[in-house]
Amino acid sequence: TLTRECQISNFESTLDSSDLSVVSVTANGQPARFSLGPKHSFKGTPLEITLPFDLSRGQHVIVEVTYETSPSATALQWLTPEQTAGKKHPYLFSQCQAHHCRSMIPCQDTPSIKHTYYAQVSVPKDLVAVMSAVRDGQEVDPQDSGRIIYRFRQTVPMPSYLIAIVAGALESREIGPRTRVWSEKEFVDKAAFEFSETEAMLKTAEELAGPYVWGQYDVLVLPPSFPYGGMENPCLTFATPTVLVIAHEISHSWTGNLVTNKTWEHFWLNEGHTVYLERMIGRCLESEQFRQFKAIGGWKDLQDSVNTFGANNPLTNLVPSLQDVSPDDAFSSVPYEKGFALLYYLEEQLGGPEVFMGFVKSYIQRFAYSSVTTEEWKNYLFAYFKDKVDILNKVDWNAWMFTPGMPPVKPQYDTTMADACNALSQKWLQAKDQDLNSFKRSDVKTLSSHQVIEFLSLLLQEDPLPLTHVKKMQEIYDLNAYMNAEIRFRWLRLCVRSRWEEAVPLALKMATDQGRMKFTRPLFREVFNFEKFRDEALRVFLAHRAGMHPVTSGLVSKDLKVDVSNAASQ
Ligand SMILES: CC/C=C\C/C=C\C[C@@H](O)/C=C/C=C/C=C\[C@@H](O)CCCC(=O)O
Ligand SMILES: [Zn+2]
Repeated sequence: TLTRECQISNFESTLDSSDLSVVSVTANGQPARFSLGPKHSFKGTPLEITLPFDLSRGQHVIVEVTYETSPSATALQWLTPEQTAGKKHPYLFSQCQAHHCRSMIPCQDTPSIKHTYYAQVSVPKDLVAVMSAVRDGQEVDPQDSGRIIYRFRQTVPMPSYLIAIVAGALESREIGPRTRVWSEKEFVDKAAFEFSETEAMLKTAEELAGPYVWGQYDVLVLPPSFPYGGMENPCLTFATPTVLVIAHEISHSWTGNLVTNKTWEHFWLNEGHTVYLERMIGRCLESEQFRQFKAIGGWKDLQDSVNTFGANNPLTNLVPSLQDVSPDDAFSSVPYEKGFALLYYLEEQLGGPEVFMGFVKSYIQRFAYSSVTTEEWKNYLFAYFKDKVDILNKVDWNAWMFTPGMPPVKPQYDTTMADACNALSQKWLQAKDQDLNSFKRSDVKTLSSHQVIEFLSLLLQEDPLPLTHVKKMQEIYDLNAYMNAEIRFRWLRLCVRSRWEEAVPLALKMATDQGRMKFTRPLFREVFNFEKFRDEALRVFLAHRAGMHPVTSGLVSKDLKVDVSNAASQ
């Protein structure tokens, strides 16, 4: 049972729901009539509640809904003990963005509405529950001494997509004055080491963007089936084991969580500003050259998404129409990297990083605790730069925001850190078979892991390398031995594209050992496009589907054109 306090302007109220079994509804303790409307393909079912009394303007009502979630709730993945590191206890985690909260809680599931929350979660005593809120104590469940109740308080208004819950055999370590890392005990020390820079990043972000208002900043490392690299749940960032840096999630504490896109069509406001802030943190903690290098990589990720969707696909607009499109189907690097490219372009036009960061900080202060549209953002930009309106009027806003494909302007980024990657990739692209002995192990050993990623990304933008070349690359560089997920993912894609049969099982293993969609979807697609192994890609997917996250399995099904009628037989 979850109790929510909400404002209702009439004696009827409609909440979003998806696959919920509603048992009863009360209003101020009195039974209320309710009905479930027609089911939409991805929006779920409206829960219509009629209050048993008339309301006066401004009156508050406590509505209590008693319900059960479905085993197939799209927000939730229920892991068996065998699917965990410890193998002894089950594990539950949620992922609500964009519109899945309604499968966990009946609510106004839109980023345009913000609320606080208080929750009490009862779990078996071997498990620990955590939520996207500040922990507010625990006690033995008075109704069952084999269970513990954990309490949580979120006092900062936030949208429904940021409600998050995990229950599992969790442990934690303190790594800073406001930070603990949480995970199964098998990973907790590694996580504490990997995220040891969190406080330094938080302080840098505060200097750039203003005070951190959420109190605690904990990090939870999830099992590998979590579908995203990270999720910016307030007070408790979720991260997959494949993520090493959380500057992006930290930045969301301001852009996304404090200033929120009003609808998912304005998602670039969340992600473009977050990538901008993330790279400003990189600039402060590393260098301006590092920021420029990351921007070069981001441009390639954008090109990759535009290629995947097609350059005329309206979903590659910075501000797309999502009428009848599920946000999960629309998701790509576009809002992240076209959004960043626009902000960087404006930075260049308007006076450089310090000047433009001044605008971003002011935008955050102006719109904190609210939800915004692109038009509101643009109006504020024009107001802030009122002395530079002539420059802003020269920006091709229509091309940037409402036209598919790559942006109208390609920023000229500093190539100092990328030069070595460009040179090495060109050498491989131009090499004839007789040149292959000129490559040496030191070619990559002298590159940072960021540069190896960039080197492989450059090769992935070109026609496939001859099979002789990738085999030689493995012989000299031994890229099969790299466990950095960003490197391994690009390397295995490159091998499969060059039709190296031995890489197929490695690619499918990576696609199923972890479930981050950024890796799993392209790896499955790559093998599926290798005609000889199409059936193998399907076979492996079908064999693993039941244990995958529901959103991941749904999207891979679409990618591999698996008949949905098969889905029922999993
Ligand atoms: C243009 C509108 C597109 C999408 C609307 C919003 C949300 C899409 C939904 O599918 C959820 C996205 C959740 C993302 C969570 C974290 C990401 O920042 C991770 C990025 C990918 C990765 O690194 O794994
Ligand atoms: Zn993000």
